[in-house]
Amino acid sequence: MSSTDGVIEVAHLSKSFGAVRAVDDLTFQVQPGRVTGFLGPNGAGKTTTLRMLLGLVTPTSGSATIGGKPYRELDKPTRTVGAALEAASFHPGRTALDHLRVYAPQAGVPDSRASEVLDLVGLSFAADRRVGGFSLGMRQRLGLATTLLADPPVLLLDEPANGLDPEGIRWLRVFLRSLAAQGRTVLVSSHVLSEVEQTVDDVIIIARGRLVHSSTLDALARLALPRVRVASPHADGLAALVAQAGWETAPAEAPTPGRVELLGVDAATVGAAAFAARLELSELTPHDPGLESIFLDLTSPAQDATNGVAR
Ligand SMILES: Nc1ncnc2c1ncn2[C@@H]1O[C@H](COP(=O)(O)OP(=O)(O)OP(=O)(O)O)[C@@H](O)[C@H]1O
Repeated sequence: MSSTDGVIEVAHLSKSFGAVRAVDDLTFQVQPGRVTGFLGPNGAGKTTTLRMLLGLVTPTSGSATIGGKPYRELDKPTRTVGAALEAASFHPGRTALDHLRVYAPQAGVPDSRASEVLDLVGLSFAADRRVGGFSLGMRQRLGLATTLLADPPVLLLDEPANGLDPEGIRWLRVFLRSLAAQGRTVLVSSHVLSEVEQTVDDVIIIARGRLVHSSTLDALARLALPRVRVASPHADGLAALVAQAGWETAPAEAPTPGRVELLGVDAATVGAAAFAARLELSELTPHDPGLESIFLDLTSPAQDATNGVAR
């Protein structure tokens, strides 16, 4: 195995459709053995990026490779990459097993693999039912089974949690984690962070075709730590109190003397310390932004000028 096996690499990737810049100078890497969330609001450019990775759309510029090669140059593409893009279309008259048997030759696997993958996704009970009568959740599972036919080390899944009920989402979480634990590269797109936050190790967040954040989920969660806004008419006294207590301050876009945002400390502790130091406070506001609000902030148009990328 080479060190690039299973690594997805997108470098300065752009795609314009006429005047629409769907993907704009996007650069990121996705590592094997991890589940990576590819996140962004509707229209951010996720599907277009996945389609470029699969050689279905030609980039305007830049590159998208899997294991160091563009999809079209892979020796055995279907054995390397399994992809489920958007809501897969199924022939409604076919049974689940027949559907998989139709795809088995393309994947280069024997018919017998069809029932194996149905079993993997917990759909054996519906093997002989027509797909036309399947619920959205069952269709999602069948789509996943199709991507697993050739047992590929790399999986690209576009919104696999879409339309699943909480039980289905819990099942998907466990399933994707087990695929990553086997050493596979699992890239999962979603427009809702909360849908995948208990599933992913890493996050790549895009908005309007651009990268706005790339890090581990833990690093993203640190941005969402509970915080306390503190203000005092005595700026020097406040600065001294913060320094003495060793509290961490959140970086401010426009630092203002006499006003700080403290991380990892609660309002009562700050109030007590100010009282002991005889420091007058004009504001003491606890604030718990939560991950979803950090995600919304990162992807809001106002953030274009200020976003950084952390790893
Ligand atoms: N074939 C196409 N022709 C013209 N415009 C396109 C085409 N495909 C995508 N776009 C545009 O590119 C932008 C990005 O779309 P894309 O489907 O990649 O976003 P997305 O992040 O996957 O969104 P969603 O979550 O809604 O699926 C959108 O403005 C979309 O309208």
